[in-house]
Amino acid sequence: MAVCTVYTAQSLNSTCSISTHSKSHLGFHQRQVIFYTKRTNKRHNTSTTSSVKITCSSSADKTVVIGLAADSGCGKSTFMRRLTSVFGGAAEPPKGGNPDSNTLISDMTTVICLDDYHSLDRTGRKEKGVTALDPRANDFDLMYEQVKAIKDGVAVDKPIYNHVSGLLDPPELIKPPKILVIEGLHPMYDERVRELLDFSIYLDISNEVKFAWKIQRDMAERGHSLESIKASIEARKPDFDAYIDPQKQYADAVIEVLPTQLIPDDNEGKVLRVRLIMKEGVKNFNPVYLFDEGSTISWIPCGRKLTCSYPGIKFTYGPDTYFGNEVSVLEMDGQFDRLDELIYVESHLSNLSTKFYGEVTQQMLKHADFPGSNNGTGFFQTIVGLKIRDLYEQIVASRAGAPVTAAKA
Ligand SMILES: Nc1ncnc2c1ncn2[C@@H]1O[C@H](COP(=O)(O)OP(=O)(O)OP(=O)(O)O)[C@@H](O)[C@H]1O
Ligand SMILES: O=C(CO)[C@H](O)[C@H](O)COP(=O)(O)O
Repeated sequence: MAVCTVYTAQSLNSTCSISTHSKSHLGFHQRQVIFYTKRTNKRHNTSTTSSVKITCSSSADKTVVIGLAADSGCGKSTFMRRLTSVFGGAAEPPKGGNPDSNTLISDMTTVICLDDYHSLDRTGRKEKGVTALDPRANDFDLMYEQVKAIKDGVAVDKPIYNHVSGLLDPPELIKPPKILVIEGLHPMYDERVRELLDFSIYLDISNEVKFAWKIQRDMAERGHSLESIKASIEARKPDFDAYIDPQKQYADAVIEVLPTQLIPDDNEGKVLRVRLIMKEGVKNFNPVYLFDEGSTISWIPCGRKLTCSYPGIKFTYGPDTYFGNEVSVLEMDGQFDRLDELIYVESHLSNLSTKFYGEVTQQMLKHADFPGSNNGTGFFQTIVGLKIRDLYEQIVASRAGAPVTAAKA
């Protein structure tokens, strides 16, 4: 792939300007680049041909790509709602599009669900005897090409996997957003896709907790029987262990959700121990810390400033290793009684990337009705959302003033 550099009005002090036009072809919306030079009054016109594709994007506007991996029913949608809220504005399906679209668009973000890259529909998977978690049921070449195209500023026609019918529906147009979130089973599975990620998160829900959440949702909301939920979890487990779980080694942040250690032999699964595992040395990401960076801390904040009913709340923080990488781990075991008192905990944490005092607490109060708002799942998801906003702003700031690049493929 050849890369040529075009200087914009910004970088050459108003000596030239650039405009782009989209052309639909083979599912990609390629761009024709028309390059005007004011000084000579000449017009250079380069266009796409059958053998050469020219794409053009300002590097300052280039899409930042975030990956969120987790098994089904592990809280990805809830996390996405918290994340998009941090950027302001509500996320909605594409207007006038397929009502069963899995995509969510807000002013700053577009969230695409990687289920849309299933290459086998429900019947196809059944016939071949593979689950949706099996790489053979997914088109990683197309996933890579399209995520790369979006990152390069090119709109794509992305397929839609219809969860209602189990079929692959006609594609929908995805325009390059400021921030693209790819969420689903395999955002870090394919090395090429992984390389495109500016930041990656893995939601690691322990089997006990996953089971409790699945029962709660699939029995109450979807009318499934306890036996069928158990059978579905068991059937997916080998492929989950083989293809989904290993992705956590690549994640920049992992939110691990486990049963509490505050209640001996707890088997209710209501009180959770949540660990935020943050990789050290990730560009534009400084791990959050409690009291003193790098120290090992244990803190029970219950008392005059924080109301705690049984079994209380315990925080721990410290350095560790995770799949051979240096990490910082912030852990919260227990749950909050009063969300407004969270400000007390927030004020003891540093590197939160908030824009004002109490922003984490404000976000938590705003979404008090979301699952996990009284424990570490909601708290850490909100913190990761703020860290992603900060990462995005740092990337944009570092790109400002860079020349526009046109990539020829
Ligand atoms: N933090 C949480 N605390 C308690 N329950 C939760 C939490 N997050 C999610 N759940 C439960 O899990 C269910 C699934 O959550 P969510 O829809 O966010 O997951 P998902 O990964 O997007 O699922 P899917 O991929 O199947 O659409 C919710 O209905 C809720 O019952
Ligand atoms: O693991 C999943 C990701 O959400 C789904 O089970 C997968 O997409 C298959 O979908 P369906 O349940 O519609 O057959």
